[in-house]
Amino acid sequence: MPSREDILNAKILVVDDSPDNIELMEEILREEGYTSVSSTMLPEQVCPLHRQHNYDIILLDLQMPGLNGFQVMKGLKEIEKGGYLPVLALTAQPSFKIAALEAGARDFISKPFDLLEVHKRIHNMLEVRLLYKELAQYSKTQQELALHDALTGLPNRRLLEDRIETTLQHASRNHHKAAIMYLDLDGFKAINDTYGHAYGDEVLKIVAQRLLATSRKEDTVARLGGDEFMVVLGEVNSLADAQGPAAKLVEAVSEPFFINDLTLRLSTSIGISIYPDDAESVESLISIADYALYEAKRGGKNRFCATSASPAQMVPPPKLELVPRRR
Ligand SMILES: Nc1nc2c(ncn2[C@@H]2O[C@H](COP(=O)(O)OP(=O)(O)OP(=O)(O)O)[C@@H](O)[C@H]2O)c(=O)[nH]1
Repeated sequence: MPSREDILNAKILVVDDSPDNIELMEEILREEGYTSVSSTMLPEQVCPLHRQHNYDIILLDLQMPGLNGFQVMKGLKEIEKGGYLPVLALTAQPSFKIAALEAGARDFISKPFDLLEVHKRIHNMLEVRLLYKELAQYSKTQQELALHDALTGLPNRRLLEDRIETTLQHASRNHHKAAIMYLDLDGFKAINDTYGHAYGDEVLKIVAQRLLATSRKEDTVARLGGDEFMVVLGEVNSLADAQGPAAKLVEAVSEPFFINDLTLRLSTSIGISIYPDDAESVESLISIADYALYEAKRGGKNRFCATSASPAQMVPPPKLELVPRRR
């Protein structure tokens, strides 16, 4: 539930064509302790202002010259795509009350104002509004979590498959190719076994950062789980275009790691598949890249391999070194 402080700090807009009414309402709200109250006498300003400030509640007079409150609500509906209009209608006309609710207002206050009614209705509406925002934020966070790996923050397999699908569609439309690079760290199990799982986790986080730093903004870098990652390149013209980036990834992982006073050296193997040369479906491209990865491991690790090319000899075979770091 939102706290009393959250409610008093909510953003409020008062809309009325009468300066006296605005002054009265602002005074009522300030005396109650509301800290963020603004107002306008220009109904045509309500939508632009709401777009800019995203008010928690709009106290809207229904009868105004020019645009009336009903027309303002129509405009607000286009901004509030979720369908929740944060409007509390102010009206002296009993017949307008139901019409206002039907037009999307959440509640109404009758004029002349009854102070207790004003306070209760504003408080109740803000409570619901803030709860609605909390829920929307929670649901967004949950969706993000469901699509990302908790340890590294990288997209997980589910999001990755979506991204590959989009990359392939884009490549097909633009007569380009795309490259799938399947990475598996070499000898990672020994790091866990020697230094523990938490240490291994730190290594995985740094690897993720290095892969991101080595890739272009438009590439997808994902973690499949364990010590397996994937990098997807769009707008590739041939396998040769993927070999440079693959070499950079191998090199980035082979840079020394400094964790907990230890200098650690590590390497990765990479299998590459190319769309549409090797396959056209996400699943087949992943399994061909997996096969190429197996070839890279078999060929001595610390290298990349594409099934259509012979394994590239990159740098000397991997050797896991654990050297105490000098202070
Ligand atoms: N620290 C940590 N380890 C994990 C996590 N998920 C899986 N692992 C471990 O990662 C290791 C993966 O090892 P493998 O890829 O099978 O073996 P490897 O030693 O890398 O061998 P090669 O791939 O043949 O070089 C296993 O020991 C898993 O237990 C994780 O989230 N954190």
